[in-house]
Amino acid sequence: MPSKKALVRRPGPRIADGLVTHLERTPVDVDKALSQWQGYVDALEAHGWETFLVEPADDCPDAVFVEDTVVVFRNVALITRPGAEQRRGEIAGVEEAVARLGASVNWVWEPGTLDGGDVLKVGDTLYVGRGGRTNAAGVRQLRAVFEPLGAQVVSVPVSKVLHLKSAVTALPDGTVIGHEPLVDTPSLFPRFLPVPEEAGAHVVLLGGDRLLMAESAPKSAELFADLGYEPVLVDISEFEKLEGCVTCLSVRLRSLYA
Ligand SMILES: NC(=O)NCCC[C@H](N)C(=O)O
Repeated sequence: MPSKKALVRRPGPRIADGLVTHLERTPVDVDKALSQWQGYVDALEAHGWETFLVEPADDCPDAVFVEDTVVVFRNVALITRPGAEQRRGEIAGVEEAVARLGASVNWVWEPGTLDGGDVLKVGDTLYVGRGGRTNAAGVRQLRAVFEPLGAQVVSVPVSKVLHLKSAVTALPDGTVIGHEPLVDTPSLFPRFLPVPEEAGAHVVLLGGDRLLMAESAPKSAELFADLGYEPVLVDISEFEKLEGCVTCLSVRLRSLYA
């Protein structure tokens, strides 16, 4: 059975100062964010995921969005160079965490920028969003690291949301799901299912038929249940105010040898 390990990082005291790009800023309740984060971690653990805490980076308001700092394919972790300069201080702790777990570590170098939220894995295909945070050099470096390992890298324009995975993720059968008004080019995906809510486009595959998703997408949850999946709902409202979603709060590691 593949190991189910997930990296998470506790939200820091400055979380309310996190970046907002496509949303208007609204106040974030720091205590509520912490308890919602704990609920998210509990949901991962309740479904068999062993969680590993990445060293806090309390000077970085967005550090809780740990997904953006690393992309893992097979046993190789690519440490990103986040597109937002103020997030670059987040990577040191993640580097250490993935190395400790047995990954072979690679880095994105200047002038490349890449956010993990821009990389969607569907089987051996890595869709990469070329948008506000990931540039062409970052896409090229992703390709250079993972194509020799058997990945096929497909680049996808992203202009309407922060990251590719703010627009689309995928169901366990590989069907890509997205809220159509926010997806630049749905025809790039071999199977695309439109969902009725923006947050309904974000699922974390917990294993089997179970999908971790935000409480703020009840109609999409109903759609997935009707398709034979089991939605597991969590309240992440404080993270949504900062353009975060369920995917960005963890990095799941399934293929490390450690
Ligand atoms: N992968 C993600 O969806 N990350 C969300 C990052 C939100 C954070 N406020 C940012 O703008 O970088």
